[in-house]
Amino acid sequence: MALKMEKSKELFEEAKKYLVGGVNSPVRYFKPYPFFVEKAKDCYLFDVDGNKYIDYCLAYGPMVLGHANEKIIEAVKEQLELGTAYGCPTEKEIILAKEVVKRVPCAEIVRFVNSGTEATMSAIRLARGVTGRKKIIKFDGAYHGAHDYVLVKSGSGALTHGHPNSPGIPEETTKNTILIPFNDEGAVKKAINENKDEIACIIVEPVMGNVGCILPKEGYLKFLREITEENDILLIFDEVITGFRLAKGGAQEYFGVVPDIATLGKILGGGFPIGAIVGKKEIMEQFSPLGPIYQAGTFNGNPISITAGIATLKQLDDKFYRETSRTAKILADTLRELADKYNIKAKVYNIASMFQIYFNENEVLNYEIAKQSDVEKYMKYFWGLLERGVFVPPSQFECCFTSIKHDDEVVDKTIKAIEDVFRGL
Ligand SMILES: Cc1ncc(COP(=O)(O)O)c(CN[C@@H](CN)CCC(=O)O)c1O
Repeated sequence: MALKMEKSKELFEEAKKYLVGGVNSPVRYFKPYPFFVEKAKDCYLFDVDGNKYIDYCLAYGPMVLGHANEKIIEAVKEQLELGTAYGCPTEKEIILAKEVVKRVPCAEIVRFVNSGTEATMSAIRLARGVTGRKKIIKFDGAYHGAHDYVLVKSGSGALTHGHPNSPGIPEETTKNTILIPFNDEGAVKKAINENKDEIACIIVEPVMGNVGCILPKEGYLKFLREITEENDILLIFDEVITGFRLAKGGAQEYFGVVPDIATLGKILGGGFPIGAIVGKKEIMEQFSPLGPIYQAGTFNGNPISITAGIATLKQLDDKFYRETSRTAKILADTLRELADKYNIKAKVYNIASMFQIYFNENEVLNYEIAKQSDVEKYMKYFWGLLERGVFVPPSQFECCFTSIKHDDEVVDKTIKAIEDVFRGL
């Protein structure tokens, strides 16, 4: 069943002349060439060759209300007429910050930025500045954005394209980044004991969404909270994926573990660029202009992203969480059942509206195990679904998401496509 992709192929050849790899983010690149999108609506993407895809990538997370959500568009259209960047504070920033503080347990005060990368970069600087310590702990395979402190053994596109350790970062920078496996309490204890009083923070994705979908072991996040408190280490939850997704208050609400600082993004911007650092007042107020730790940005808190964020959070009601979790669970359970039915060695993980299949016979508890997955088989699965009108992320090391627009009819169509693909896998 070959997919009609002539126009995408043509655009890709043209794109490669002017854009590195023909894309503006490596995760969007896959061989022989990606499809180019013409438009999107609800849970669908429409490409330039007239193909329609049920979208489980959701632009790598933000589009949980579906594409071209009417209320977001209406609110942003109104704001556009009022201006898009003022270089001055606005009331809307207070409104969104209040909504974030209301939802996110660790959030006493907020700083908006424009991406998750900026958020984690600023959060780590804050932790180092507040503690006066240099070292940080991150986990093998975690992805916290594309900045120097964290592009070591990182996931997402860095892992997919084979460069988890990016060249171009001075050893002087990365020597302060301690890497340990996720879900391994002994490794945390050892790293802390070997670097006594030198560690500023532990930064963790509470659910690792950048090596697929790796769940924390029972009690593991609570353990991280306790051991960081005991050692005056700040705990940072990178909730760029999990924030507002696992629950209204993200992973910290879902697991009942409250970090000192959290970083947010994706969903918070409703499809527009955004990031945020949130945390305890006494820590956050070390940021300029109150404190000495500099953090700034031309479009920080810009009225467009803020307006979209307000319109988004208003729609994340109980029905949203119930429904997106329900459909993701159906898909995850069905993937498991069909893998068994067709004797396919696979593990499937799901939490709230996140899920992913690993073509791997072992329980995927960390990056090392995830890396042993059969990525060739995953890409066969990817192409098989794409040819049947279902778009999952083109990488074993990304995560699938449901939106409120993935209803039972859409789920049924997806299941039929999955079974069809599994027959020939
Ligand atoms: C947990 C976590 N923390 C930080 C980031 C960086 O956020 P951005 O700078 O891409 O807004 C991300 C970004 N996620 C990837 C995909 N998993 C973004 C996709 C891309 O790079 O194009 C993240 O997942």
